[in-house]
Amino acid sequence: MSDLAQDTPDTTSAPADVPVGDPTVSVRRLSVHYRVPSGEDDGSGQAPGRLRRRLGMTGTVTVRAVDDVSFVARAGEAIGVVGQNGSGKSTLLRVIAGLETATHGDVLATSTPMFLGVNAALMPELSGLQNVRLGLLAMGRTPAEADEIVPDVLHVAGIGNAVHRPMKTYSSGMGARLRFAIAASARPEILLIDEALATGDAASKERSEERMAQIRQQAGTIFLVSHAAQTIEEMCTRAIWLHDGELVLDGPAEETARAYRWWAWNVAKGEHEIAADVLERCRARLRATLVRHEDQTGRHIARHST
Ligand SMILES: Nc1ncnc2c1ncn2[C@@H]1O[C@H](COP(=O)(O)OP(=O)(O)OP(=O)(O)O)[C@@H](O)[C@H]1O
Repeated sequence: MSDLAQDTPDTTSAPADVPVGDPTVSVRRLSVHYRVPSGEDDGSGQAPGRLRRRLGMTGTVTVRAVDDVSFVARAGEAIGVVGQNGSGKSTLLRVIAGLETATHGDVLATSTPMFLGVNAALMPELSGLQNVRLGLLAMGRTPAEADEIVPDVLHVAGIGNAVHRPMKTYSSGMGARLRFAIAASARPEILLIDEALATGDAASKERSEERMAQIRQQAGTIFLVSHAAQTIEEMCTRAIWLHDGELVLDGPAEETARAYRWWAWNVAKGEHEIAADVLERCRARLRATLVRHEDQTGRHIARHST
């Protein structure tokens, strides 16, 4: 039991046990910084005040979306990514997916990660079923293969007769289920999921857990971003916590989720000193393991990519 969190009743079930294998993704000293308008005059005096405001010539600040983050992910792991709004979770996933460029550092992966975002492109006017077929073809399946896989995808999605309705009539949870089922059918080696599962009901969550276990059993690695600590506990074996772009904890999913939940509870209650202490203790724990991670990084991944 973690000493980082107050004990709470354990109502969750841990994901199926799958042996952890070789590294699949190595994130090394990764930073992503954005220059964004500060909303204030930068004072450079190049134009009179009124004109500067009308032209939107305001100052800029640097946002450290991801700040010097390092870790190694391995085959068989389902890694949750938690953190408050704006802490860098989506940015981290987008860089791993190759959709965003790092300011510093790098990401090495043994195969191209498949990214499943909340807004993954599906056609709102078409039915769920048509979108499934389209998605499978877009992922490189032949029409005959797609026909064969469709029933399985629909089973995992679990949205019943709604598959015949246009997707624009779906609830956000139903859309998320369908996107997850399509992406997971590819059995990718590295699957990145941004919030897609957080909205599922109990039955559909069960089916996605099954599918995630299958991917992990086939030496896959899954990353799952979620605000819900319980989703992370139930679906992940390991979890990392990002706070203002900084990696503050990397450990067993249950431990990270509980520490994060305890921190969030204290912030909500205005107990800022306790919250700051939780963060500090997490950082100390992470420092103790970081050297080992970095030692393992390059050697293993280099062996895979050459
Ligand atoms: N394209 C961008 N341009 C400028 N700033 C950005 C951009 N994308 C993200 N940011 C900033 O980077 C920080 C991290 O954003 P990110 O979306 O990664 O956080 P998050 O943890 O996924 O947030 P949420 O939980 O709200 O989805 C935020 O401060 C955000 O405003």
